[in-house]
Amino acid sequence: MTDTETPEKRGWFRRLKDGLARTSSRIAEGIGAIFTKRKLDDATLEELETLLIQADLGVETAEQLVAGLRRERFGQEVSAEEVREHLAREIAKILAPVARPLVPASRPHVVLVVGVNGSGKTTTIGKLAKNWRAEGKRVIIAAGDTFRAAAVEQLQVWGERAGVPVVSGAPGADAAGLAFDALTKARTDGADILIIDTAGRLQNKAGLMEELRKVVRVLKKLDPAAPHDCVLVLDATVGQNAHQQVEIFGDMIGVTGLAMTKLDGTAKGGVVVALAERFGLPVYAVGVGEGADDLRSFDATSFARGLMGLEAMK
Ligand SMILES: Nc1nc2c(ncn2[C@@H]2O[C@H](COP(=O)(O)OP(=O)(O)OP(=O)(O)O)[C@@H](O)[C@H]2O)c(=O)[nH]1
Repeated sequence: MTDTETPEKRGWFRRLKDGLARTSSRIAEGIGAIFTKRKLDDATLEELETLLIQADLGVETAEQLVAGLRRERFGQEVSAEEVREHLAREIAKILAPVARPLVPASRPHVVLVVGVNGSGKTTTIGKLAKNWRAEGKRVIIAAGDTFRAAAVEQLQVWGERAGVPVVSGAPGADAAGLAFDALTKARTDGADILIIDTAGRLQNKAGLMEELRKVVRVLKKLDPAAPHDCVLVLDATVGQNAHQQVEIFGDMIGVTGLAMTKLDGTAKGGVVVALAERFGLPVYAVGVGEGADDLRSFDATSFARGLMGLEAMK
């Protein structure tokens, strides 16, 4: 049995594929409608380009994908299946450089998690903690969105479930102070990873920027290399708005990688490809549901095939 055929991996591919169904059915149906016994000509290629742009893959990526297909097959009869296979291969090539897992390299490895409220930050932190715990790593979570009692409670629930301590402060406590205490504890306890939740009130951009920068400044007092990673959690249902969020948080604090959530709730899953092409930031994880097992590291081929509604590679 090859690595790609393990039952565990198959199970995840099925969930990923099902999660991407809204996006992939739109793409597959569109391609099916365009390529019914038709030669690959200018008109079909233009229709395909429009379809890919509508699926949020981005204008440049759509142009590039269509140009590749034109080079290889112009004037020939192609089936919808062949087009999907071709696109999946090319999309996998675009995604391969960004499919990098978050590998803790320092001890404690400090991961700051940022993103707008509701993007799935809390859930993603819970899932990451659980996955790392399952690998035998010692994890601590800091509930840094101190103004939102619900976020703190939710993290505590995830923490209890995963057997991970959650450091929290009084409501409204200084987030930077909490981060300092959490890193001190992580060092004392010999933790491998400290995950820090942060506020996501984008309505008050200046205040948020100040808060996040202060957290970083304070962490650096204890470890000049911290935070070792800054993960931006993006809700895939926002589609093209995700670009703006990468820019905003990138300017505010510097983003080292992305986690894409809620791919199951949208037909805009193609945005992952557009982001990869535009920013080249690693995609550490993708989420396709609310459950603990619905977040995994990102695999370029699986994602590309899921996006095209194709089965896993044999
Ligand atoms: N369908 C689906 N729902 C998700 C996914 N990830 C998170 N959610 C849900 O999205 C909602 C918001 O997630 P939270 O984790 O609370 O988001 P947050 O960014 O921490 O938001 P605040 O707590 O409001 O700051 C919750 O109901 C989650 O269960 C996902 O991959 N798929």
